[in-house]
Amino acid sequence: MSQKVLLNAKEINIILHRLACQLIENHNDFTNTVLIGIQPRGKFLANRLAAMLKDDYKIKNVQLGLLDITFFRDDFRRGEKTLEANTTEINFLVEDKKIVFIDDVLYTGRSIRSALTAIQSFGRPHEIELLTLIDRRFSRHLPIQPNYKGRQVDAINNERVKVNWVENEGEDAVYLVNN
Ligand SMILES: O=c1cc[nH]c(=O)[nH]1
Repeated sequence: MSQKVLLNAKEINIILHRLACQLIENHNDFTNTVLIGIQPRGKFLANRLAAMLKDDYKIKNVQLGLLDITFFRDDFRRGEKTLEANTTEINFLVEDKKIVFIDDVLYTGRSIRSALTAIQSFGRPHEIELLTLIDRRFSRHLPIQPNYKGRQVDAINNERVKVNWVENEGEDAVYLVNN
């Protein structure tokens, strides 16, 4: 196995500030907007962006939820392992709101398709956007594209993009891993 650094901590920090500013440009004071991190890996990016919007850009109304998609995946019956669900925490109404889904890597698009199904049980949002740190181009199985992206990456099928966060892995970094 070999791995190459795609983004270091400084580059990630710059990208997070850009993404936060792009969100503010489109969502102003976030009165009608909610952020939803897609479990499990989207929660780290979602927490970071929500904290940055509050602390660095003084947005008071940032509402952040977490959405588990485990049993909404189209392949959930295929695996041999018992699946473990993550937490869903949405303590606000999504009816008529603008939702921004947040995930770390956009690959086939199947996780986002599952998230679109899962969110239906919470109401009918006005619109849903997608923000991703890494957009793996040319890997999509579904017609799903991000509205906001940190970095576009061309990776081939036996390569994997690995996103590490200080809170979980002890460092902020993105690697391209070749198995
Ligand atoms: O390369 C990939 C694809 C999906 N999810 C990841 O975390 N990395």
